[in-house]
Amino acid sequence: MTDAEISPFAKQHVVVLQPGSSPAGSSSYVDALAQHGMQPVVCATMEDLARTMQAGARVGLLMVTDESALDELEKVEAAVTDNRMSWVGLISKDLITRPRLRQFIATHLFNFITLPADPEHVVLTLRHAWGMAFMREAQNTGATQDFQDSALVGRSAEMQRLLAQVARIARTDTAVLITGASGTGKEAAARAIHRQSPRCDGPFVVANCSAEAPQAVQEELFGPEGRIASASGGTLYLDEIGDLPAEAQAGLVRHLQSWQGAEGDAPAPLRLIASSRADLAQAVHEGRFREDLYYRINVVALDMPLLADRGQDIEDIARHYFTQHASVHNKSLRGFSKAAMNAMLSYAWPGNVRELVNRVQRATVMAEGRFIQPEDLGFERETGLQLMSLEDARAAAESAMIRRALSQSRNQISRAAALLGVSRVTLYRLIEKYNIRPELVSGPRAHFLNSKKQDMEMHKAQR
Ligand SMILES: Nc1ncnc2c1ncn2[C@@H]1O[C@H](COP(=O)(O)OP(=O)(O)OP(=O)(O)O)[C@@H](O)[C@H]1O
Repeated sequence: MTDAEISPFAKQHVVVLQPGSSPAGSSSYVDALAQHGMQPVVCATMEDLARTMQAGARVGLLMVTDESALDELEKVEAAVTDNRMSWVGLISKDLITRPRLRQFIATHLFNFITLPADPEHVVLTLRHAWGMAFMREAQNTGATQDFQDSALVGRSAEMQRLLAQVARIARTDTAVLITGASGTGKEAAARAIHRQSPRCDGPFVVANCSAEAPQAVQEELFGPEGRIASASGGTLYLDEIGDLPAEAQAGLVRHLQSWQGAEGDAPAPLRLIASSRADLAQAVHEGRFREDLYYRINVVALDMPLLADRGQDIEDIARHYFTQHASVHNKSLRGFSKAAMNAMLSYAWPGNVRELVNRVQRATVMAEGRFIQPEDLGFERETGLQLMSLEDARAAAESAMIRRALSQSRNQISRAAALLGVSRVTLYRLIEKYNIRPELVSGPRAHFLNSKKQDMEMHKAQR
């Protein structure tokens, strides 16, 4: 983002607020700011302040010069919690020891200077505050743009590849199968495809295939007011299609056939996107899922990567949801502490993006200081440094590394074993020891099962 993209108003202007006193009291500092090329905007009331902030102001000078200002603190508190502003306090030396004021300073101010103050020092601090507001704005704007384009935030190579695939798929009208572990963003990807497709003005309808009673599924899907009827002109998202009861599988095949066999190449009434956590090829192999349906829905496949394998995305997604939730729940929050960010980066995220979103949301409600701490996110303080026996520490590290290698090699045992510097047989033994379930690691489970079978046979033959 360039300077020009921040409101020109914000660039030079400094809001000056002196609660409890007449605005004239701030005149000597107001003159000093003007002499240094800044444009002070003195706000006599909270309404003035709200209007000035609305116009794009990003930096404020808050003058607390006498007792009467302390009586106004509550009102000021309500007014200064806009996350986009950085405030510098000019505080009377006599008042600085007051606990209520100290708490206010710690929570809401970028910095403070005690009176009497050197005007040059004040100007320099305001320039720093402006720089900080600019950084925050640049960061938030970047994340928001990504969100508006696709609802999928993340700058990792995996996410960029996925976004390119989404854009390509959106231009076609083919069926799509999205696979991946729980909470990785399958539905978010389906919505992004819909939003970027020519059907974007039509409805996006979600149907959950894992309902208990087969009859209920039949009605919910195929009834006159069922999901298929209501998705007409738009996109139907079949969540967990692997759970679709046999009868409904047959019904869906009939619908797909009738659309594809329609006279005069009429376009299908809707686009179908299905998702599955389980490996559908395996379900076909075991006779639990119809092969003809599998081929009809799997025209294009998208595989969602695990969150733990995309460190950069953890940071982007966390900041993105922080911006959304903090502006509603806790406007004085400034961001994540370093310890909180480190805790997030070293966590395994079994619930993927959904878990991250939930933890950030909860932290913005729970946090009391200006920065989110590990415990606000539900992590122990100093994650990774908790005291445990060396044996447990070794086991935790080994198991985490094996998961990562399996995920990176997409469950190809020989590649994972090479990455870890162990033999394949040792790797199988460790997988069993730590009870690692390959379906919870991204990548086709079939790879794992096939190579395990082959390897075990070879191993037996060698003995
Ligand atoms: N890359 C992303 N950027 C921003 N938000 C994301 C991203 N991926 C997922 N989310 C959010 O995470 C939450 C879970 O995503 P979603 O429901 O799409 O996952 P899913 O794979 O369909 O989950 P499940 O398998 O449990 O149905 C949603 O709030 C979604 O908006």
